[in-house]
Amino acid sequence: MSSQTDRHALRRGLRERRRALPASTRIAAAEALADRLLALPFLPTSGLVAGYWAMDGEIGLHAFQLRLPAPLTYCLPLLHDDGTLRFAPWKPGDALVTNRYGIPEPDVASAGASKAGDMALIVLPLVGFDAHGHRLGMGGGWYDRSLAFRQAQAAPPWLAGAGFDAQRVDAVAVEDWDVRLDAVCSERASYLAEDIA
Ligand SMILES: Nc1nc2c(c(=O)[nH]1)N(C=O)[C@@H](CNc1ccc(C(=O)N[C@@H](CCC(=O)O)C(=O)O)cc1)CN2
Ligand SMILES: Nc1ncnc2c1ncn2[C@@H]1O[C@H](COP(=O)(O)OP(=O)(O)OP(=O)(O)O)[C@@H](O)[C@H]1O
Repeated sequence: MSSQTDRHALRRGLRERRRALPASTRIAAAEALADRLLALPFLPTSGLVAGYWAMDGEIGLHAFQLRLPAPLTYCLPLLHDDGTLRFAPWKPGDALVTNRYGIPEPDVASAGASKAGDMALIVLPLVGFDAHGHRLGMGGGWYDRSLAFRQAQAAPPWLAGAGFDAQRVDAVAVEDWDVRLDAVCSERASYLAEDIA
């Protein structure tokens, strides 16, 4: 089986597992996740923090957003027409529009929004992860294209994946373009990259 076929099958299985988690597990996990993200050794003290609008059973970031210290500004991703993500501040009550995947995003022009390099911290959604910070995403390459510069450049932005522990696998087969995360947080643990731990 090629590594691409591998990725497809793994993605399908993990998405099913993620959607199957019961509501009680999801609610408790989102709270525990917020504790872990807020305790990251590289949590910035000010600046822009990117989260995401959870969909398809992804672990929620609402508790994290509500508990974010005031000097940090919570942002959501916007799909920009060059194939990269942009980020704009969003708080409850602010207008949203639905993007091409049906995901809500702030109702602002993506061209004027912040680039990945302007962010202090990016919390990434994921379909699967391993303990070494390797991420399997939805397969659109959005985060990898937006963060390609992090292959040759140190943080910031700091990169933290967020997922249920049920999404952890022994090893995600890595591709050349995959950007390694500085940490992955689940409801159960924070998996820090070796150079940070
Ligand atoms: N919550 C969240 N927001 C996010 C991402 C994500 O993974 N989660 N993304 C991470 O990159 C970006 C969007 N990337 C995506 C890539 C592919 C599909 C996708 O394949 N969706 C459908 C099928 C396509 C369609 O409906 O047009 C699917 O569920 O199979 C969705 C989002 C930016 N925003
Ligand atoms: N830096 C890059 N430059 C150009 N193309 C890229 C880059 N990174 C990823 N891609 C393209 O994106 C496609 C999807 O990549 P991959 O399967 O790793 O996505 P993903 O990380 O799962 O998705 P997402 O980030 O949207 O959740 C790849 O086939 C690749 O062609």
